[in-house]
Amino acid sequence: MKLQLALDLVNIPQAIELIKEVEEHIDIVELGTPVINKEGLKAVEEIKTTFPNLEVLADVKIMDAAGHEVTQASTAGADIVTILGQAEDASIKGAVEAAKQQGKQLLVDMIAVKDVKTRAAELDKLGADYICVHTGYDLQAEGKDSFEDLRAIKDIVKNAKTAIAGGIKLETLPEVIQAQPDLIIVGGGITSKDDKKSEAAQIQKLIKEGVTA
Ligand SMILES: O=C(CO)[C@H](O)[C@H](O)COP(=O)(O)O
Repeated sequence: MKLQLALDLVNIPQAIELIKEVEEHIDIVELGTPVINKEGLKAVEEIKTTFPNLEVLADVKIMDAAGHEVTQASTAGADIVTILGQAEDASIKGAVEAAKQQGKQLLVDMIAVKDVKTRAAELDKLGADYICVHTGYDLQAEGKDSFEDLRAIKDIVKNAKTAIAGGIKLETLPEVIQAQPDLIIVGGGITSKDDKKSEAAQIQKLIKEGVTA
């Protein structure tokens, strides 16, 4: 089970400072959609150059021109690239093929997918590397989470790894660990804390020890 730090509300120098603080406690660093929208793929390039030993995920949330977009993000240094589960199957296929050609991985984000079970089964067959249930900020504000969706896709997905994102924090981590995703994505649960290093260390410890609810 890996830990991914999501960075959404920072610029490149702030991202570098933040990663330095928590580097030893995370496996993957995500350049979030707001960062890439603001800074472009040079954010991915600079972070990969500065932290060559960390896996870097570019949260580009692709919807179309998927092969091209995956290639662009991969060329910038991304190890994992995201596409939306709502994209056309043709786009998913194009993204899977491009990721394979580049030797990179594709994470499919299930944000806003209504029938999570059916789509997860399809995406699994289409060759996604990760299928990620995700409650975005706008639904987090309504008190929603993706814990039920994670349990649902765990029964269905046979080939892909499973991931979960959206409002996860130290207090809710045991329930997440209990469902055994391959990847846990935490943004604000670390970045909003005064002592980010200590929070990341505690989260990493619970994951390593497999502490469940
Ligand atoms: O992709 C995202 C928003 O669309 C975030 O990166 C993801 O939700 C993780 O951040 P947080 O833990 O703060 O919710």
